[in-house]
Amino acid sequence: MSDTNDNTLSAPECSSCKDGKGSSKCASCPSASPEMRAKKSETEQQIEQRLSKVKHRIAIVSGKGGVGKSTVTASMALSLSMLGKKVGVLDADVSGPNIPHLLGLEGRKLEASMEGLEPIMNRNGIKVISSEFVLTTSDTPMLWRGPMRTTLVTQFVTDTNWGELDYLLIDLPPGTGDEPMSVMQQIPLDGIVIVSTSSNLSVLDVSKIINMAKTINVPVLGLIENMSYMQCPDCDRKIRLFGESKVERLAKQYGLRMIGEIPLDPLNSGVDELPADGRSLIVTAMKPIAQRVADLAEKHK
Ligand SMILES: Nc1ncnc2c1ncn2[C@@H]1O[C@H](COP(=O)(O)OP(=O)(O)OP(=O)(O)O)[C@@H](O)[C@H]1O
Repeated sequence: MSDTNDNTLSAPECSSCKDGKGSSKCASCPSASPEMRAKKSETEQQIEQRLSKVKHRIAIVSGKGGVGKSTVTASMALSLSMLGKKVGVLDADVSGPNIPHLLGLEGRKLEASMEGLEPIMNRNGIKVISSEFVLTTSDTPMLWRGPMRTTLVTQFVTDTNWGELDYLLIDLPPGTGDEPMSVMQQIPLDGIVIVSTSSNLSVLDVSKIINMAKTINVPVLGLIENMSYMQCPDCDRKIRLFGESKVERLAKQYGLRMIGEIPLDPLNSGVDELPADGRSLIVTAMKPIAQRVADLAEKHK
């Protein structure tokens, strides 16, 4: 990441952390002393224990909603599983849980065993936890305030029996609000992957995500541009929907990696399961991108 960019707003100083009087919950506060930061809260210890057999944890984030973050997460999970990896997906987008639809698990209900909450496995063997599994019907809204949603996601991590996984992909809510930031601070991540389209507004919000990640010391593995082009049905020409890639320009500006781009798939219905055999434009484009993300996660371990 470029060190020259210094337009990050730092968090306001927290006096109790600065004086060393904060509780162990303050360990991730930017104002905490080195000793405070070394202290681990009970929750953090539970998270570490639960994820001890998960080799890589990667969060998929976006500055804006609707840019394809869940589609990218689900297709990355499919691609990694096709590479023979053991994959789990934590759908941390509590108010807009789409992962069960994309991975063919609509209508399923969460069950618990002596080991904790049991993730539901899709037909590719991908283990999924989502708030959708606790809703009565898929059109029931999750009318919970932010802190309750964050607590639910934390519980999904502390209470789930993930078992051995090569990759846990975490689909975060969009933006730089309390929920994505809390999850990024609580779960020890290899890094985040940022998804954006090349629309001006979407790219604008990506800068905020990059600066947030920098502030809370979470590595950015790179950027993926979604719906970047359409393949002309009659020739090889790529029709770039938003003109020249602004996501690539932004990656260069911040000294970040452009991991890849995914075309707009006119056949993607959005409500149906992504084809489990991977035969779709989106999953085909995702395969080399998933391999790159896997390599990057290995490097950042
Ligand atoms: N490459 C693509 N080609 C065609 N349609 C796509 C593509 N990527 C995403 N979509 C469609 O765009 C819509 C938004 O995608 P998705 O739900 O994955 O976005 P999101 O960023 O996770 O949204 P939110 O943050 O609001 O949950 C969906 O209808 C999805 O099917």
